[in-house]
Amino acid sequence: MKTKTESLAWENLRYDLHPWLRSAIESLGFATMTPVQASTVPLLSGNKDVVVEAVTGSGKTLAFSIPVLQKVSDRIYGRGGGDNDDDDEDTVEPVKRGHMLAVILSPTRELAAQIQTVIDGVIAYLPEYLKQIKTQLLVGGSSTVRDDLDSFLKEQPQILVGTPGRMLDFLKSNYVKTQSVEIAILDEADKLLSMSFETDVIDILKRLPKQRRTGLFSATISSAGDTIFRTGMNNPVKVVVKSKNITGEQSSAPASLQLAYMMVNPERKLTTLITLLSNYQFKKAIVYFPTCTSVKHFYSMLNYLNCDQLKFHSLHGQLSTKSRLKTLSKFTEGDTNVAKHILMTTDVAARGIDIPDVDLVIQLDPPTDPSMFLHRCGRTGRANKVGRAIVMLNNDSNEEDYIGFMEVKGVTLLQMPVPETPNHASIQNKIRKYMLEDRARHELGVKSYVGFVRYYSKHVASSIFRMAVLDYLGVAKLYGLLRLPKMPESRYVTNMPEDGWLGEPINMDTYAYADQLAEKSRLSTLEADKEKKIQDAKRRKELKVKNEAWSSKMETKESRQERREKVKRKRELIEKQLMEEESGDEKEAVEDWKDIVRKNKKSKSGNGIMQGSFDDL
Ligand SMILES: Nc1ncnc2c1ncn2[C@@H]1O[C@H](COP(=O)(O)OP(=O)(O)OP(=O)(O)O)[C@@H](O)[C@H]1O
Repeated sequence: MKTKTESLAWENLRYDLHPWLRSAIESLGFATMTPVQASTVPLLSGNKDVVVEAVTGSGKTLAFSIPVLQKVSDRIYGRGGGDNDDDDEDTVEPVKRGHMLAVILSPTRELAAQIQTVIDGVIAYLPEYLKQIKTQLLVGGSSTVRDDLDSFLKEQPQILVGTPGRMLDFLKSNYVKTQSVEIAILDEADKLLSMSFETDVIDILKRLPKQRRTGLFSATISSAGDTIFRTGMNNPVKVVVKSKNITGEQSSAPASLQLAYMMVNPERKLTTLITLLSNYQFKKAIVYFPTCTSVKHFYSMLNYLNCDQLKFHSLHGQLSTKSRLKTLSKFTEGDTNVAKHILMTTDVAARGIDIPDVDLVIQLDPPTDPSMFLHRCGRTGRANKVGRAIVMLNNDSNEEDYIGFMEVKGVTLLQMPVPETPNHASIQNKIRKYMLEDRARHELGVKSYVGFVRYYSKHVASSIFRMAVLDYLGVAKLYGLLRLPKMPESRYVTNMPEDGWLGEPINMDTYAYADQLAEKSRLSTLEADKEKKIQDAKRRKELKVKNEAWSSKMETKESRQERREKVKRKRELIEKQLMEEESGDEKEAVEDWKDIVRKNKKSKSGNGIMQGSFDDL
């Protein structure tokens, strides 16, 4: 019987790859196939559409890149591979200018760039005597569509890799012809078919020939739902690759990945993070934060705290494509002999990113979308290398229920103790000092805090992450706030400190920006505001006097009105009495009435009420 490693030897692949491609893979040093490659490459290189769900780090990129390169080679070298006499001349057809053969889509720019690098890495082994295979990256932010077109028409790449928005803009050009596309790949397909990308992706697929091959890949494809059926696939084959956990059960996470959680007091999360990063043995870590603003805020704060031997890098969606890619390569190339490297990021770097040496992932909070949990954790424990992922959950809340919730999804997490943080108070003091040195820092902190509260409200598992139970004060302290901002959720704060101060109150008028220009502008606005306040107070005072006169007028008017009402009521009463007496002698009654009027007219001065009443008749 063959051992597992033997059966995964490349020579056992049930498909004849082009000789150059076979030797390129060998040269890359991949001794065996991964299970997802063994099952997917023959299907997609042949004539099958595929939907592939395989755990993170299982080699899905090569599982689609090999069939893409195989199809391109078939077309430009012929089935025989161009280096022997078996070439089927009929299949060799020059790719016309403006045409391409393969389209690969990915949800993020970083991932698209990484896929291009993987394919270029294989192409690098292409013998010189064969026609070149080229790739082109199509992502927004670093070039214009015009630049992309120029380079496309000049270089004539057969493989396009890009993000949906730019790819669609590019394909819409009259210079670009899609009739020759033989294969389309959707990497992180569930994300590409989610609301944010679906329209563009379906539009792109509709522009491609119907008889093309299509491959959908992700570690969490099940969450894509019914949109899968709109991708124009033809009888797709589903490939599922799970792993076995320590107890031998099927798991949605790779076996080499240790998953853990800890219940932490929110106020202590940053100190706990610093302690973990300082005490743990690791080379590179990725720490996930909830929002772009929180990455900026904590990045600046952690650099101020000057943690020994820790080198922080910040990556988020508000940065330009250029600086995002630059940060990623700095982190990737960071020398681990000099320092431990930590990438502080958001979900923008949760999917697909493959960085060697990442052996620790920490999540300050779980992601709002549970399927992102596996993607975040899966940045480590890749390709059978050991990795550890830790998620912090808030103490004194329902968040521990998240563990059972993930268990149902095939993800088992083990509890780990929270490390001692004896330096918590001193770190808090330093953070207060950091905040007081620059008003802008506090503003960023408040923005991050508010962003976090919004983020928390977006959790899909809202019965676990409950707004009414969140420890708002603890979170505000984690963000280093001096004072709690007023927001609708403040109604949930049961122990609201006086005026929202989280420590000693400070004078907000003298709380300055470190930036001189900003401070100058603040002071002049403050001065103008003060002047405006004085003027407003003056105006209010004048208005009050005016209003008082008016209101006393209103007073007399009102009492007159009241009196009229009273008289009216009395008159109605008398009339009613008269009406009752009327029954026997109408005439007499009328005379009586006139009598009363006369009598009362005579005694005008005698009874004020009666006088008033008859005046109004
Ligand atoms: N046959 C192989 N043998 C050994 N290593 C491999 C093999 N194929 C790919 N790898 C390596 O495995 C790592 C993970 O591969 P890849 O990035 O394709 O994973 P993935 O399944 O796409 O993960 P994710 O779901 O996170 O995107 C890469 O560093 C890659 O070089």
